[in-house]
Amino acid sequence: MDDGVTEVLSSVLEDVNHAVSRNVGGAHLLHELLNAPWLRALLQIYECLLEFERSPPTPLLPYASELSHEIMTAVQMIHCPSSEAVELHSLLSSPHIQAVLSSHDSVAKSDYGPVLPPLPEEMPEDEEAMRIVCLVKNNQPLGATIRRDEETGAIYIARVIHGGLADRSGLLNPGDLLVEVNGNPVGGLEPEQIIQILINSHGTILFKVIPDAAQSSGSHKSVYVRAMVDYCPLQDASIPCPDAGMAFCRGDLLEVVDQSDGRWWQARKLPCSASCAGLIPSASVLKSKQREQWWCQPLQVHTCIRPLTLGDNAVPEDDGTHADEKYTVTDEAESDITDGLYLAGFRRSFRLWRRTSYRRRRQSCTSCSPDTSALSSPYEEVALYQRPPQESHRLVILIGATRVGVNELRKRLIKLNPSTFQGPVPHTTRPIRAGEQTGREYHFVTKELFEYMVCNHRFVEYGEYKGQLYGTSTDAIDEVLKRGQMCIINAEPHSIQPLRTRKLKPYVIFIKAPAAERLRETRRDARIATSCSSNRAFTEEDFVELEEASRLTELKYKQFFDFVLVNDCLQDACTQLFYVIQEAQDEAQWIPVSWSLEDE
Ligand SMILES: Nc1ncnc2c1ncn2[C@@H]1O[C@H](COP(=O)(O)OP(=O)(O)OP(=O)(O)O)[C@@H](O)[C@H]1O
Repeated sequence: MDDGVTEVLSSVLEDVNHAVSRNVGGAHLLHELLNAPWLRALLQIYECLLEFERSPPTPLLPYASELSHEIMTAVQMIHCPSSEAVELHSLLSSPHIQAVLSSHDSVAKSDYGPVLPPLPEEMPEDEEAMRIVCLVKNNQPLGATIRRDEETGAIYIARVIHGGLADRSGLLNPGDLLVEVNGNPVGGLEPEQIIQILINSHGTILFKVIPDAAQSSGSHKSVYVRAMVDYCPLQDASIPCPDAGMAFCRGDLLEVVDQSDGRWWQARKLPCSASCAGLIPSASVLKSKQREQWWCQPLQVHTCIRPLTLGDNAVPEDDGTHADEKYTVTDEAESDITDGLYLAGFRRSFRLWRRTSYRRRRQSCTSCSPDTSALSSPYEEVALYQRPPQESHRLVILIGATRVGVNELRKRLIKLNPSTFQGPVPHTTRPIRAGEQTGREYHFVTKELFEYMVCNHRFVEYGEYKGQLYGTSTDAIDEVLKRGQMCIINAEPHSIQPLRTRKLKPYVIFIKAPAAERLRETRRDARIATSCSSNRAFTEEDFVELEEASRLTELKYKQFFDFVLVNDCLQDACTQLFYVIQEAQDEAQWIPVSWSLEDE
């Protein structure tokens, strides 16, 4: 109808405009207008409206729903019903038709609101504050919890869950005194008895409440946090209402919609799927739980938090020859020069240093788990951040189990566009060789300078391999960023924490191993670097080790990951990495609030 009228009106305008633009005489224009089909259509609409005003349509009967039941009973009584009768019965009994008929009857009877009991003639003073709330029960939870005042036995609304049925009514608030439920006085009852009344009631539920005068306006400002721990309400005996609880995992983004209760907050998981919020423990409750858990644990030596000291990774002397010296040719070949382009940080010795140091640490700390730390904060407040174009790029950190393909992906990305993507040039104490330049393959420094830099916390990572020191410095990262390039580093998971600074605003991508079958299929022809002279194929043991390491790294550090990229097909993974990094730099992302504050 709307579309039709719009069409008629636009054709009116079109015709009039047309006539005016042609500059025809008045009588001719009038003749044309009176003959126009749109004018007849408008007159017909006008007549319909007049007719509607004279005798508005009335429902033929206001009891269509009852009638349908009568018909269904009649059909049921037929001994051998025809197929039409059976179809009619099935149509009428469908919930949708029943709902339409019931709505029709409500409209026909103009029955739009609940019938409230008449107010008593003489109302006592306090009755003025009484509020009657009628909620229509559907399959959603009511979205409110109650508490009993142990001294007076009075029942109060404890909390109203955001987005739930009670909240959307806008008529029930925390602190309201509950007087009656469906005509049953509730004062002195146990909360369980009241819940039973609610369970037993069908259709509408009528609450009589005395609103809390001190009730705040209820407008709460949302706070966004990243969960740094896992939580399951069904395993938490202290939650006031497990059904209203919301489970979450480390790394989940949560919108905390209500923090008015110091112990139990209300939150939604982002991206928002549920309109109704759930109960989560407040930061202080979670912290005390963490502390309890921590104290209950048997004493463990957490070697993983021991700072790496020089010599930690010293490999026992083998034949006394340095790998770099022994495999010079392979080192050069594998490393860094393609089409006259130098890629720093891909040399065999540097990568083997990382692998040996990683293995050693992993073996020494399999029992440690970051979420058991009593010191870590259970929620990290986050805010959406859009990098201003004049600000340097965010540092991109690739994390992954050894041999998952982190180096391969990083190398391919840099080769793809070396003017945009770069890696930091590592530092080493090994002597410079013919053809090398300091600042290109490595920053060649003395052992004293290296140690000085270690003492001044200038390294993101460092260690020793076959008697020489290697490391990635923050200065080298800065150099890349200052040139306006995107700095892509490959770091060990334990190095994420010190890199999480306002200045670097790291974006962490976890490179994950694909499913077992695909891992073996895709790496069939791949070669892996070893400390022996030649590269070799993956063995079944390598695959098992890689899968386990990938699983453990994800389990332990997932709260720090901004993106998880499965390295299945190399080409696809590389393309995806390219787009993810672009997005990380150019689109709004959640970062810790502390990174977006003016002063660190
Ligand atoms: N998606 C893939 N498909 C096939 N081969 C791959 C894929 N990803 C990596 N590889 C190959 O697997 C081998 C190991 O990869 P890479 O050297 O990048 O591992 P890494 O994670 O950097 O390990 P490390 O730090 O120990 O060197 C390389 O030969 C690489 O070409």
